[in-house]
Amino acid sequence: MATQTIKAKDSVISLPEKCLLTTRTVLKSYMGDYIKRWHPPISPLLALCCFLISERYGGDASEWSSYINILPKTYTCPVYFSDDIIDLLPRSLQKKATEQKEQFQELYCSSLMFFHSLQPLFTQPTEELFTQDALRWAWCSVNTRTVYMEHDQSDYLSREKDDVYALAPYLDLLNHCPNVQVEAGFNKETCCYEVKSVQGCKKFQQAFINYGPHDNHRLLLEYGFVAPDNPHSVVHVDLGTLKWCLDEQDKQLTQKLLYLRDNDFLRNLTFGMDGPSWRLMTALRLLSLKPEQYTSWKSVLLGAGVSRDREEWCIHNALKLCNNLTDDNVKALERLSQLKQCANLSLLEQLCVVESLRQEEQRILEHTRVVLQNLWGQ
Ligand SMILES: C[S@@+](CC[C@H](N)C(=O)[O-])C[C@H]1O[C@@H](n2cnc3c(N)ncnc32)[C@H](O)[C@@H]1O
Repeated sequence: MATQTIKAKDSVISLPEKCLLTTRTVLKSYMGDYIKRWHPPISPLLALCCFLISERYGGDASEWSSYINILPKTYTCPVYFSDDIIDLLPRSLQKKATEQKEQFQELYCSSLMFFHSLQPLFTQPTEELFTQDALRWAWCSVNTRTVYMEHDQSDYLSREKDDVYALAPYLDLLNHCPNVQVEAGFNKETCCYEVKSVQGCKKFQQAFINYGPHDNHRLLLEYGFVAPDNPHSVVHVDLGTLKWCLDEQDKQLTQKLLYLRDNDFLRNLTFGMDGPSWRLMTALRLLSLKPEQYTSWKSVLLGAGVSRDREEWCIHNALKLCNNLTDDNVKALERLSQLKQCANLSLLEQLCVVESLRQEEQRILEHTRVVLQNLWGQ
């Protein structure tokens, strides 16, 4: 909460470099030599995770205890979801959520030997400390809370991914609002990580920052929440969904799908608040073409119009897709409401996040349907 009015362009927070927890902090710590000795080098992400797990184990003796103590004990990112909950996500998100779980699993399995190498630092066996649960917690702490900060890349850490993470206590208490604009980054002159508000913030209002122009799928995947009225949000139509409206009798169907795929038109097909995206309508236009219109395939993908009856076919099928997605949402929302009745607190939190996502998608689909019905009436 802003305890005083923050004017436009004013600073929201300025955090001195020594408060930032980066891989430099880890490499300078008691864990540094173990990381430096390990081959192949571990990733910057894993270095931060191991440090967090170790510092949490250190309890009040840890220099970072006041920070660790206020970190959430659990998260609502899909890596925490059971398969039953993943099934309740929109189809296009299920794949990414499963990938996230697999990626995490891979990291855990491939890190076991390194965890073991840290044994001299602890009295308790490392298997009891660096558990899958502990790594999941640390992984989500880093993923949901780090700010982007470029710094020198260490030779002791792998370079598969850039080392751009910084855990920023205090600063990481600020929530995201898609409509807020901020200027954020490390200021080399003041040696502080600074966030400046573009629009300002009134006294006693919650001071938000902006994590980036993310849609709700990305917010759920990376941060475990959904922003209501998110202007970046859309409803995705994946290939499985698109197939609901395809004409199996169309002898050119396989060829059309291949053509769409080769031209990168089977990805990023969406419905938004203002109706179907141009990409979705273009894909539908191609799918609508009759056998004798073979010569128009290229021009349709470049934006050429189709005959009135083909355009009507497209609008009709876009409506069909919209209705099918709506039915899918209704079913998922019913199931979520049943599950919520007998859920414990942590499951309830997960169910509520999925429910918010489904409700947001429902809102988008309702707008899309009105747009499509108006087009149909023209
Ligand atoms: C950098 S932390 C922000 C501080 C966090 N709210 C806390 O109290 O620790 C990021 C996390 O905050 C939550 N969060 C941020 N913005 C949110 C929002 N607009 N609505 C709901 N949760 C939000 C999400 O759980 C996200 O993973």
